[in-house]
Amino acid sequence: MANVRAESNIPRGEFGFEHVPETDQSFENALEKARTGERLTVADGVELLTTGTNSPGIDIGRKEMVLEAADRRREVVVGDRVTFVANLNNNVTTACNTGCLFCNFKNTAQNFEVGGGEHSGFTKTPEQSREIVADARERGIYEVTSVSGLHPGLTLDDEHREILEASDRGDLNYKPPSAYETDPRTYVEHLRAMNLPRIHVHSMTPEEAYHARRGTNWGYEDVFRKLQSAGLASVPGTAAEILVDEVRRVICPGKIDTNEWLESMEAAASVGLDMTATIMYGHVENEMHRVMHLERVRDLQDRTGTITEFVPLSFVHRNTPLYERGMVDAGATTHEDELMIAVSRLFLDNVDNVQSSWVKYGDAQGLKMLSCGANDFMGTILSEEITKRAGGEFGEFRSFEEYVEMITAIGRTPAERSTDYRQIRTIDPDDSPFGPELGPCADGTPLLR
Ligand SMILES: C[S@@+](CC[C@H](N)C(=O)[O-])C[C@H]1O[C@@H](n2cnc3c(N)ncnc32)[C@H](O)[C@@H]1O
Ligand SMILES: Nc1c(NC[C@H](O)[C@H](O)[C@H](O)CO)[nH]c(=O)[nH]c1=O
Ligand SMILES: N[C@@H](Cc1ccc(O)cc1)C(=O)O
Ligand code: SF4
Repeated sequence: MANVRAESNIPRGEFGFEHVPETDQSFENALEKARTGERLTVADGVELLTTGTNSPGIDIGRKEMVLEAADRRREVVVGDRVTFVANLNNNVTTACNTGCLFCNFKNTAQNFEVGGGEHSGFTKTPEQSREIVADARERGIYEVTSVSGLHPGLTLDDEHREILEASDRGDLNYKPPSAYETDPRTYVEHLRAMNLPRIHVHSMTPEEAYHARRGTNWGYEDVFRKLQSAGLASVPGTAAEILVDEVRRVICPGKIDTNEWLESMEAAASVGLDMTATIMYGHVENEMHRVMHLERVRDLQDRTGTITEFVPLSFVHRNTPLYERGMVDAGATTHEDELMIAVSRLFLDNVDNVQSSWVKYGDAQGLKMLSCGANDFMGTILSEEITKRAGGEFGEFRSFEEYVEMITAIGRTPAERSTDYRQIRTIDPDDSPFGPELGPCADGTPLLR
């Protein structure tokens, strides 16, 4: 298969980036280091991700060698089990004015105002969220993942609202809740509402944490402590996108910068919260940016040790401003996706779990990723808005039955996990029903759609 080459979808030379995939390393040396488990440099990572920078495109034979090295490493680090979690996504609001060019989850916040325009979005009350979580809990779910738009009326708590009310600064992305058709309430109220007994609330991305302290002199630690006492248990490491500012300036100029994202995550870690980390790739960035991002995540994990899993999120381009404005033609190719999973496994020698997102890759490719370095296959989620609105078509629910069947079909061992991976229950494929069993109401009864 050597010398068969495939094009990548990476735009070259269009955005005038300072960082480009050029190195003094050779592919062979980098591969050798990857195989022996020596810590990789950024140059090594770039060689592996590009299958050698000395010629364009992806060399298919070399790609297979990288995938194999990653698959072996996965086996050494976490063994043969493929984990998944019984969870639910509950997004609170889609109102957001941040304007990220890769996002079609958001709806213009002005349209949510009393007498505002048409919109297809939503703002849920804490009471509605509580009911949604309570129903899912009855069915056996024990984790709720909640990420939302940065609604201008949303504040940390009443004290935060009073500070923003009293401020005459016009740059705080704030409007009084009374201006809106549905009062967005406060982060604390939403967390309290979702925090039912023994439910793990996974919420408050670094971008949301920034929103929850805007216009105050509170540190991130103070904010995360307050959120924690309202029920927050761990933080989703989204809003990371690509942690290189020259890329952020193109795709999300309204978002916090790399340092702010890292500061927020470190603060969450310092108050004792676990977190995930992500990369959203396959748009305008190149391989150098992808590996610089991995290095920033690895450094953060060296400092904190609190990252439970790494989730590569492949950009879904269809309904996004980046695509509609002609800034990108497509997302990552399948070869790029596989290499992203593999190099994440090889580069992040201090993060145990790499997730394959079936929402992004679909079932067949999602399963393939489990032999490219990934070991976790996400969760049941029950509902999905972010990928669906961007044009993704891989569904919103995976039952334990489907999980067990799919994972067994590739010769691996299915296992239910808690959000923090501290509990992992191996499932015997000959002993149905398969659960869930780890949650407060998880008595083994199947989760039906
Ligand atoms: C939609 S935001 C919601 C939370 C919050 N507004 C924030 O930005 O942190 C969550 C994440 O979804 C991911 N996302 C959004 N649009 C996407 C797309 N078209 N393809 C892949 N991932 C996407 C991004 O990584 C983003 O940080
Ligand atoms: N990869 C995606 C996730 N991952 C989140 C996990 O399923 C889970 O919440 C986390 O592992 C903590 O236990 N969630 C999505 O909504 N969409 C994805 O693409
Ligand atoms: N919900 C996010 C992904 C995500 C959320 C939480 C995580 O811990 C990891 C990933 C999306 O659909 O893109
Ligand atoms: S990614 Fe988050 S912050 Fe950016 S526009 Fe979408 S919802 Fe808003």
